[in-house]
Amino acid sequence: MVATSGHRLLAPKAEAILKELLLPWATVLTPNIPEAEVLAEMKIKSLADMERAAEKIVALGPKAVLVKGGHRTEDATDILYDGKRFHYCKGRHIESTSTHGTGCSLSSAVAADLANGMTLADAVKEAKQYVFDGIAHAEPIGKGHGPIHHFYELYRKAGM
Ligand SMILES: Nc1ncnc2c1ncn2[C@@H]1O[C@H](COP(=O)(O)OP(=O)(O)O)[C@@H](O)[C@H]1O
Ligand SMILES: Cc1ncc(COP(=O)(O)O)c(N)n1
Repeated sequence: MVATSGHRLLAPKAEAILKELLLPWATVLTPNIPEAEVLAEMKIKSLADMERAAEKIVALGPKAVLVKGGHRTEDATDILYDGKRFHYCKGRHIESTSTHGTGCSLSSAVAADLANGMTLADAVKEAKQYVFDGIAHAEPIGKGHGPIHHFYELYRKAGM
């Protein structure tokens, strides 16, 4: 809905349809902070605000929500809420321009891990580490924000 850059990726009408029709079917939703602000209709400045937004988003129908902290500067803590408890997925914030596609990579990794039979909490933990390694080992290519290193683990195993 809202890219890391702040760009709105969906028309307002489509946002309303997504919220009403698609969202109740989701196993897990992975909004970044600006997206969580739109969905929960509130400002998010702190971890406590991320928790409140998570509660409001789960009330819209999905089974769980991961409010991502990539926009935080003090750390990169994501908060997973399954309607019962909060799991803090703590992480260090890396100062980097190689953060394009972090959210898409994270949600794809979570989906793949769930398909492989992992629990949601384990899938999120593994996916977060995958994205962290991808940012930490990325080459700064192109102008502006570049991609993460999606294949870091394969390169490492191959001794590259
Ligand atoms: N600079 C960073 N350092 C460490 N982790 C980051 C950084 N930027 C994003 N992440 C992590 O990447 C994942 C995607 O988050 P985010 O960037 O908030 O999503 P989006 O790409 O949808 O804006 C989250 O797990 C977040 O914590
Ligand atoms: C067309 C399109 N789709 C998705 C993103 C999200 O990118 P990011 O993960 O950096 O927020 C984007 N910037 N543009």
